[in-house]
Amino acid sequence: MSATAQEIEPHQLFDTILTLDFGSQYTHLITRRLRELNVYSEMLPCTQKLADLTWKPAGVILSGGPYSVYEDGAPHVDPAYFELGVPILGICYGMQEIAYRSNATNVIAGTAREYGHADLQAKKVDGFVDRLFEGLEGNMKVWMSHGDKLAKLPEDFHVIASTQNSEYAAIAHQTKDIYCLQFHPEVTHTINGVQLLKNFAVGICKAQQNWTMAKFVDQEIARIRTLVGETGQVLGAVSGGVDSTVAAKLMKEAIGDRFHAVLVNNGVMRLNECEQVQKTLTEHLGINLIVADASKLFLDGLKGITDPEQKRKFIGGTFIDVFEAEAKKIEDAAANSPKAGKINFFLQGTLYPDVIESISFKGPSATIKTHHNVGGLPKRMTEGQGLKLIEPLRELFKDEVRDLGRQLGIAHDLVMRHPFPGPGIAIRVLGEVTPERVEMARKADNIFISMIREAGLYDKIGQAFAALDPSRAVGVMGDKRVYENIVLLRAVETTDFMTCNPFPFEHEFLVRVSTRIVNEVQGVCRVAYDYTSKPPGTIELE
Ligand SMILES: Nc1ncnc2c1ncn2[C@@H]1O[C@H](COP(=O)(O)OP(=O)(O)OP(=O)(O)O)[C@@H](O)[C@H]1O
Ligand SMILES: O=c1[nH]c(=O)c2[nH+]cn([C@@H]3O[C@H](COP(=O)(O)O)[C@@H](O)[C@H]3O)c2[nH]1
Ligand SMILES: NC(=O)CC[C@H](N)C(=O)O
Ligand SMILES: [Mg+2]
Repeated sequence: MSATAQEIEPHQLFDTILTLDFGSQYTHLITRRLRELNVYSEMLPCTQKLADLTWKPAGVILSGGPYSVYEDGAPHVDPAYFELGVPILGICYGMQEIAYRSNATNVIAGTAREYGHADLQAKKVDGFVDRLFEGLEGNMKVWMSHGDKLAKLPEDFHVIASTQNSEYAAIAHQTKDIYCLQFHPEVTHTINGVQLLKNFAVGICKAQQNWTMAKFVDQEIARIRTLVGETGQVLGAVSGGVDSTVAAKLMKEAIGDRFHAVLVNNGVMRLNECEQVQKTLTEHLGINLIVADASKLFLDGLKGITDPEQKRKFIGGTFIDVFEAEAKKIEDAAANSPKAGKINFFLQGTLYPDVIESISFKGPSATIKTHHNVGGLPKRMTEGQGLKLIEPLRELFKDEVRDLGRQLGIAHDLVMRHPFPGPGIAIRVLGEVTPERVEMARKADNIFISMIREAGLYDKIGQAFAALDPSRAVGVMGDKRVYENIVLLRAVETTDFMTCNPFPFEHEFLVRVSTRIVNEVQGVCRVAYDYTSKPPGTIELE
């Protein structure tokens, strides 16, 4: 089969609920909640024209958004969706959009903003609770976030729930499958919000709850085989992190040893990491991992760089140089053998949050930091050499990737690994990176993480590490004055890495970690714990 063969995508195989994003902070949660119900869902910008959609959704959800439907420049949905014959659910802005389409005078600015909890009462219409509220009769706590409101009930709609402040908290069309909610069922503050989404997706849209990782594996392996063809070769950047390990395992299952996994030793990896990752991937996953030792190249190049963004850019660029050189080496080594051939694909572990970020109606957010990503699209690789990208995880959230890893038989420890950034310890040494500083951060990190593991806390923490602040402090050790570096410990609780809270260690535990680090890591005389949440902090220090 040729590499241009038609790709089959999840929305062609699973009943899919399409969420059109009007810029709400919560839109991605709608997608998440549906997937948690095993209903496949995708999110597209609200500007998506139905005519350009290559698949038919089982239902459409219009999300909330920061605009007012009646203001100039406010986004509006393509009216064609209302002729598609599938159920539609409008949430907050989405509700107001549906009412506004019916009559522009239906939506007005409210006199009071309504933000927070409200008590909702579902109403019986003709003695029946509407299908959207099936099983949710009676009172229900919901979460509101709006300033505009419906001035009157749109024609042919009836009220199916209200609150003290919002007479039209939920409305439904009398004859068509069109439903509207003024509150947000996707946030956890709305008790039973998930049941409402289930009633819509499963009860009303009749979507099958068959989105499982087991199905995804078979389907994705078939898709990769079709895409790569019978002779295609794939190069994969594999760090030993969850995403690239899962992607690599999937690739290995799909095309065997036509997949070449490369780990770059950039000189700023954790203690014994390269050896361990190589051993684990070879022994447990049968993946033949090439370790490209470029530590000198990276450490030499980092000399004199103090600016965090400069570090990230240098590392990102150097990663690409090393991958290009490795691809060439693999091709040359196989020349004149039965395995000879060009490497024509590049594997990347892009996740759905990255995709959402780039397609969101709001557009990409402000650059806080340049993620090194090997996927920061190496244009010379993907265009110059004609390498085609393969991103098997691009529809998945991190916890789905972990689930997929389990399905593929990847060991618990690998699946649950905390993320480790591509620029590694280089962005965990504040200011200039020197081999001595890397060594101190590395040793301190190893002590911290192993003590976390021994205490049984590893899986409770989203991410933890030790960083080095080379501005020095005075101390007294063995009756002698010392003037040495400071170690900063960071551990956070997070589900999506977009926000986080400091992990609440017990005081005694931190004291023990501190004592061991000062005793065992030469050059360090102080240890501090970082209590900053995100925002305003970020997880990494640079
Ligand atoms: N040292 C490395 N050698 C090879 N590839 C790397 C290295 N570091 C990062 N990468 C590549 O960069 C990608 C992005 O890194 P990222 O840390 O986001 O993902 P990951 O390492 O696979 O998983 P995790 O987020 O759990 O650490 C990886 O998927 C991998 O393709
Ligand atoms: O592969 C990566 N390359 C990078 O350049 C990079 N910078 C941050 N991170 C990881 O992203 C998550 C959020 O980090 P921040 O709060 O520091 O932005 C955390 O999990 C960070 O470890 C990176 N991962
Ligand atoms: N959360 C929302 O969708 C808000 C919609 C609209 N901007 C309002 O304030 O009413
Ligand atoms: Mg990583």
